[in-house]
Amino acid sequence: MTPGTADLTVRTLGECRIDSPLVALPADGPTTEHYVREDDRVLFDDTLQMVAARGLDSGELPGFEPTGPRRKIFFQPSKTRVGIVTCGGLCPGLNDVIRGLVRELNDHYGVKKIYGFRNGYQGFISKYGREVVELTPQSVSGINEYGGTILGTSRGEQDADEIVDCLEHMSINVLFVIGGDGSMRGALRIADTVQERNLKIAVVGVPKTIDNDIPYIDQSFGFQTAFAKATESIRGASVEARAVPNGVGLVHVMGRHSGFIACYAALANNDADYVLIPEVPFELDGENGFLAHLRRRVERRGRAVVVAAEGAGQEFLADATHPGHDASGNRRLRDIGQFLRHRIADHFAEHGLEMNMKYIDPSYAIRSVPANPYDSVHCIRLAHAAVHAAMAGRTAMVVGRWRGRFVHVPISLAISKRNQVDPHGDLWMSVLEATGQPRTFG
Ligand SMILES: Nc1ncnc2c1ncn2[C@@H]1O[C@H](COP(=O)(O)OP(=O)(O)OP(=O)(O)O)[C@@H](O)[C@H]1O
Ligand SMILES: O=P(O)(O)OC[C@H]1O[C@](O)(CO)[C@@H](O)[C@@H]1O
Ligand SMILES: [Mg+2]
Repeated sequence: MTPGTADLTVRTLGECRIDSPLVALPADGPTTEHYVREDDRVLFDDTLQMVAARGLDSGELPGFEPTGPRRKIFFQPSKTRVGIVTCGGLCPGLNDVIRGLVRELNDHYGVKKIYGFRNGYQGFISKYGREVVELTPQSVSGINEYGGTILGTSRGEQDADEIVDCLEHMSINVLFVIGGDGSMRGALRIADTVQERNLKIAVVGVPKTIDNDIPYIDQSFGFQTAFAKATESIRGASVEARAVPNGVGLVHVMGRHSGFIACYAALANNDADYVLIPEVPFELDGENGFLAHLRRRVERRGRAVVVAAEGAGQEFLADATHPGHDASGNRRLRDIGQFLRHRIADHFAEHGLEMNMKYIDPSYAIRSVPANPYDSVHCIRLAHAAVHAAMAGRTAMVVGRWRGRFVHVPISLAISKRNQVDPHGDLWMSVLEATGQPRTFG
């Protein structure tokens, strides 16, 4: 269902009565294509068709709150105590966001009490014995040069009541959660528990995912760095495949349920002949199946490069022992890379054809690197936006970019579905154009 105004409305802790120390910045900002006033909205729809389908007057069209400093804020900066936590898998730019939050809070709002909770949501639960670290501009200096997160991370569900007990005990007023869809589900539970207890604690998320699977956000931070890194493997596979008779380069990249990394990395150097993603099922066998298609292409051109996202073709592995779930309840996937590697080799052997396979799985190497300059810029802007939102008492929301503008997105909306490659959309069409692979196999 297309979201309406109620779905886009962000929760607030109460009226903003305190003058923002950044008052000069938003003072008389005119509404331009780059800047919108507090009472303005960034429209949800961006085509005439979408607007017409609403059948609404222009003033009633749904839109997101723009990010940015408010003239009046909710929290008194000198008394504000802030917590920061990073959860879920690694992603380039986590340290950039931590540093951006600390610098903005300290330098512009004068917030001095900033605490880092270690190893994700475990950091709030006493039985894990994780130390809480004080974060200062000095302690976060230069951390953006490194991959990973200085706070550490974890998977595994923790009780929201216990987390809020900890926040209360430490008199935390603002909690920033940097994490993926699971982390945001956890953040919403925390915000709901805070509300049930009638507390005034803002919970603001900065969505993190190399898979780019969080919806209502143009692109998540770290994604660009991750797919750029994956292109190196595709280039390597391509060079190797060219150097040998009937070379097949097979690259297996991350992407649990969404094939964005595979699509973007493949498009970036335009060397791939086939891209296999979870969103587009394919047949392996038969004259029009993937294997026969690949064989004919290798026979014709002497080589081919295949890029497979980890979530692709899981149905072929249904008979294998189920690898279970991770600590957070995410289904572990079976290894489609190794499966294809063997099936391709068998298929060529059955047809009596020589084939030289070069298999590359860059695995964690694409997400453990520092952010590239584009992602670093994205991270710092998200961090600034998150601080402005939290200081103005916004809660149960994440910051993101929608159609090029930075906006506040209610967490409920950000976890309402998964962002996936649309098999009928223009991205997949570009992949089909670039690779020359058929729309369907089989
Ligand atoms: N439905 C949920 N309710 C409460 N907490 C949750 C929920 N799902 C996940 N979490 C918690 O959020 C944290 C991170 O979740 P998860 O491991 O799924 O990673 P993620 O944030 O989705 O990131 P990514 O998928 O990119 O690695 C874990 O501590 C997990 O227990
Ligand atoms: O091995 P881990 O740390 O659980 O993470 C693996 C998963 O994390 C992601 O990188 C991000 O969700 C997925 O693409 C991948 O399946
Ligand atoms: Mg997740």
